[in-house]
Amino acid sequence: MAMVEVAQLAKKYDGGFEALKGVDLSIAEGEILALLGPNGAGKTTLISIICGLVTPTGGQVRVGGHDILADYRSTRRLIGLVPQEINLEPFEKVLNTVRFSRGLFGLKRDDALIEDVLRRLSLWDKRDTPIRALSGGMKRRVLIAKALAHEPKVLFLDEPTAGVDVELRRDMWEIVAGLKAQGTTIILTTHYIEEAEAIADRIGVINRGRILLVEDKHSLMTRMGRKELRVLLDSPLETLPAALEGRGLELLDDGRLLVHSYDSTAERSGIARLMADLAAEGIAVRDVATRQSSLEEIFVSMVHNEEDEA
Ligand SMILES: Nc1ncnc2c1ncn2[C@@H]1O[C@H](COP(=O)(O)OP(=O)(O)OP(=O)(O)O)[C@@H](O)[C@H]1O
Repeated sequence: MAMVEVAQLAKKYDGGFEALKGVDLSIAEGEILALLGPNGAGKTTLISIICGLVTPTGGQVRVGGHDILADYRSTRRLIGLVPQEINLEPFEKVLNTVRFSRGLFGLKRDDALIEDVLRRLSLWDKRDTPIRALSGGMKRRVLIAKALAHEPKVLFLDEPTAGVDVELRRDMWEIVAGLKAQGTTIILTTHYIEEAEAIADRIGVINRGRILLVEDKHSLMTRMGRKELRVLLDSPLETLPAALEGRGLELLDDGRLLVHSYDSTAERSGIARLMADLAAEGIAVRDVATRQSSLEEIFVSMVHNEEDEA
């Protein structure tokens, strides 16, 4: 079942700026979707609309099968939001902060549940610490704990690891994986492609208010990802021998490096033929290596292509 369904969603801000221009998106129960996009692409606007913080100017959103405008209360209860900004009460203690969040949804106090949430986020030992005495990373954990206090089915994380150190980023990824294992549907926005690569099931790319694609992470990487065979030659070539021309080979590094790009999903990579031809031409090879383009390269080229077209 689709947990979140977004259809033709549009947002024009008061000044006339169109932040979303007809976004369609369907997110299955229990999946992790990473939304990638440059600054100003519309990621926060999209999340804010689904969470009921910003009113759309067109289209429809359903969460758990309910319309977010007609059925605001019941959909809002299904959603947890971890905002980009740290917006915590500095003098409040951790435990009270998280308990209070549950109360906001009109739910009965549940100490066992709050304890479980705090333990999962390694915050239990800090339960009596006032927020202002926590490190930035711990504050981010409190934001997640707050978002989980009313047992949401869908969790939105708006740039959860912006500006946090590598260690905490990895902790965060583990926390997200743990939530997924418990069946939570997760949508996160990120600027860190490595993050999407590490934890997402599907990747969505958004730019200038439009979704450019949504695709399974692995299939995206194999489909868009070119592979290269890099052949280091014993002695440099001035030009390509005639026998090797016309198949897109590149000669780099003053003729020392021969680069053969191929589609890793194609039946024939052309590698065997290339090696045979090199041998036949008497060209000695010192070393070979392959490299796969990363999600980052795919993303950058996709956004650039779009800008060129515009
Ligand atoms: N309240 C507002 N009024 C007018 N324009 C707005 C408002 N909020 C956002 N915008 C504009 O809408 C566009 C999309 O903003 P949004 O915050 O959704 O982008 P984003 O993808 O989350 O960016 P970032 O990665 O920088 O957080 C931006 O150009 C922004 O300036």
